[in-house]
Amino acid sequence: MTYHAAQPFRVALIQAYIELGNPPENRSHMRTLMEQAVTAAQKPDLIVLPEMWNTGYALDRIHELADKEGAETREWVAAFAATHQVNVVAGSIAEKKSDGHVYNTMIVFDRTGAEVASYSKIHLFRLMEEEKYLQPGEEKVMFTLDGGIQAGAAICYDIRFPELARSLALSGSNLLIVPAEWPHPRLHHWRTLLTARAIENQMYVMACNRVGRSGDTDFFGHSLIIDPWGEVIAEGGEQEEIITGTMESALVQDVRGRIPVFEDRRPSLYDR
Ligand SMILES: O=C(O)CCC(=O)C(=O)O
Repeated sequence: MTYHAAQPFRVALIQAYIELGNPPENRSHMRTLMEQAVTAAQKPDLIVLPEMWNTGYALDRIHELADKEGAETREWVAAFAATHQVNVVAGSIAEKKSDGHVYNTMIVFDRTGAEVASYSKIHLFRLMEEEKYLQPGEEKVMFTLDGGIQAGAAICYDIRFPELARSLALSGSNLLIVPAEWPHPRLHHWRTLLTARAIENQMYVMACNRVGRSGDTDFFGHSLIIDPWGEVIAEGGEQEEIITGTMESALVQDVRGRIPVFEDRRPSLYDR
């Protein structure tokens, strides 16, 4: 299927509960929610899952729980995408790569079930000791969906680094996709940072957060779809739900034309 700028692109964010350290249960739960998304009255063009949905933050057991080379996830999500002819950003998973390290990895499938990208989180979150258990990715990643949507990848803590989103926008992204496990009490940071990334880069931001309690941490949901003018198109509550919204790429060009931020930049004056 080829995307035309005038055509709306429907997105469904799966704001799910994640069971700590239980990949089989999480896989089955995620599949149930994805089935709900594709059988809704308006079928989505893209499904997005939250961060580390296979294991949650069971970091002390992550080497034993992580999906070996992402094989399990790749197999069933690719089949789901092809069966339902839907693009899927399979959130991120704990993936044990062939180098023996575990990464926090986003995997993207198109409507044929072909893998179009994989991105491992480049900024590891010290507050949750990610850096002690996980290996950071080493590259930014962009991918194209339906031949016309230029998406950039960011995972959770990555949104605190405006350089990443700006670099993706400068490379041509008109959409930032953000799987997350972002907890209370930082809802204000979540909303503000995502909105800022949308406004400053004049791009859509689609952020899928998990819900529910894990240990003594409460994850608040509030998944967001924000347009390039910074308007919130859809926002989740604090319970499990599927949040839907539509992207219209023409709006990106419209906003960039109205306030020509990219033309007005003075990169030679910025230190780094
Ligand atoms: O930056 C934050 O406040 C939350 C980040 C986070 O929870 C994560 O990256 O997993």
